[in-house]
Amino acid sequence: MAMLGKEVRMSRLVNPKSGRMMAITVDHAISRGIGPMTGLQPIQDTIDKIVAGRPDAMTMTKGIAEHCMWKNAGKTSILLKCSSYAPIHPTYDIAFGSVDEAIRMGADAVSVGAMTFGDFQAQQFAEIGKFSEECMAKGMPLIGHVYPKGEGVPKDKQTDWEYIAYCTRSATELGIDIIKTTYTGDQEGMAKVVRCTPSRVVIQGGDNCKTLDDYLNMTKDAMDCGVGGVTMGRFVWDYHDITALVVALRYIIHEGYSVKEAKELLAQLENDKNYDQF
Ligand SMILES: O=C(CO)COP(=O)(O)O
Repeated sequence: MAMLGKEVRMSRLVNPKSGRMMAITVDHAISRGIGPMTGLQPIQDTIDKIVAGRPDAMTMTKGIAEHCMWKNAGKTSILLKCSSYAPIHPTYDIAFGSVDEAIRMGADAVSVGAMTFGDFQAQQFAEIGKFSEECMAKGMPLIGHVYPKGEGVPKDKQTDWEYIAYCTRSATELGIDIIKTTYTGDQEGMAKVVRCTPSRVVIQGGDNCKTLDDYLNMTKDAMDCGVGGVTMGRFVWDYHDITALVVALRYIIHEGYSVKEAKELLAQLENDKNYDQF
């Protein structure tokens, strides 16, 4: 019976046409500080603009969900972020939410994080092991935000495929259903990551893309080499027309749009604001 619940929830997260998940995340303030996250300062307004672009799901903590999702109830799936690192401990995700809270809130997944190759990998993996046991028993998909950003990884190696593949593979071994990690920057490396990982791999937006073109190209390239979707944040809600960009990305991810087509759609939406047509 519990497994049916997981299947039902997963079916809401993964688009039946593309077989991919498009999620937008707004969980950054607690981990990175509120000052630099200007797009999240007006949190209700930002969430409303994201929802208007109709992503499959949104990642957020319980308190933000309780404050901001009443008016958006049922319009997008909630992925309840149940752990976070903090500006003062950037390599250690601590749990503060629970599977039962996610069930009570109508969430379609629980989401937890870990930084690998660091001083606190063991503690974070032990915590995730407990979440995965409970999620399995209660029919709740488990998402992991897993990055090779521990103390043991030099900054210039954080997108090497072996490090990324270790994140995705070990996350699968811990019982995670959907693993969000960094794009390697090349299709060959990312395809190797996907090949090592029986679970679904999705990419974050990250901070390697400086321009819109880079961002759309990265998204397209990732979809074309077997990545199973996205969970994107900063670039999207820092964009001057959040809803238009959510729609344009959705057309790359679910409708197979080229970057050129997506840019044309984006320009049209920025001009006429007729988001509901798409
Ligand atoms: O780091 C993240 C927070 O979960 C992921 O989102 P971005 O990298 O796209 O901001």
